Amino acid sequence: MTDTMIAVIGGSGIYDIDGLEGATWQAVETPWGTPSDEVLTGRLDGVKMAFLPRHGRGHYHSPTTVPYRANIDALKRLGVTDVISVSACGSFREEMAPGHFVVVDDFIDRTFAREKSFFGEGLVAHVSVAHPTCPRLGDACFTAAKDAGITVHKGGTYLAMEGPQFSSTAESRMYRSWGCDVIGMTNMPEAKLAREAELCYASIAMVTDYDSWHPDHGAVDINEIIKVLTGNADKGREMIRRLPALLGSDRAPCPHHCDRALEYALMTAPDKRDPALLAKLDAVAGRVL
Ligand SMILES: CSC[C@H]1O[C@H](OP(=O)(O)O)[C@H](O)[C@@H]1O
Ligand SMILES: Nc1ncnc2[nH]cnc12
Repeated sequence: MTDTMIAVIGGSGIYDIDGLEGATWQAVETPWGTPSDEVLTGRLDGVKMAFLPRHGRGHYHSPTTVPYRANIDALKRLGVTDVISVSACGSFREEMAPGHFVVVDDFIDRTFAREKSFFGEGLVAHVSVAHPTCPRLGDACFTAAKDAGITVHKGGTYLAMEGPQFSSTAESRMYRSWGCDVIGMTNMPEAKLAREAELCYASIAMVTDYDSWHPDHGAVDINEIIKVLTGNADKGREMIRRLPALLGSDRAPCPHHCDRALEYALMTAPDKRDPALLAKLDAVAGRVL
């Protein structure tokens, strides 16, 4: 049994969380560079918590420049066990309306200008992302959102686009025809990296708009998004407040094996491994090295 430590990665509109006892902003350096910002640590209902604003306080990083590897490494280094992303997104479903939350359980990754793995030449690893989110963590988020009075949908496929521009109408219609439910710019490669770092990962998509497919809604308008975001951010904070009580402070091994994802993933023979890369992987893969 280890201590639970829940990290919240706050997306657009969420730059802090309330109510942490002993709250301290902590600078963390990593072999993968500097994270998006300092990490806020403390306790909520006796459970260890961390909070990292994905774009930095003041919204400094674009979806492409977010240092995803440094962020995940920093959380792992601090002892985080469970990562919850809280993100703004567009919706491809009439019934997933602005103001609603969606517990995402799958992704299509269309990003192309980001570093997507901690591994590579000198230590090759292949983890499974067939089920990229942790059902145990997703269920807790669903319950927390419901208890906070939020309209929340269980399950949804998130299309991760590069951005920063929003989609064209043709792209939006195509993603909808692929069966995607929501769209955003940040959950990939974040979810893949969390899996490589053996962290449980769940994503809550807070719907802000209907992207550009909807005949009764115009093009995505950032001013409209910001209005919805303000309300969503308060709801997001209400949901977060309820999570520690649901997850508890003693953490058993993940029943879905998220925390053992690297068990059979390493391919490179021990004598062929690059010592410099191994040193960089001390936090992410130390358990299996
Ligand atoms: C402010 S709308 C576009 C922006 O918001 C989302 O970011 P995050 O996932 O961090 O909440 C979306 O992915 C875009 O980056
Ligand atoms: N329609 C949209 N597309 C991509 N990212 C978003 N974030 C919020 N709304 C979005």
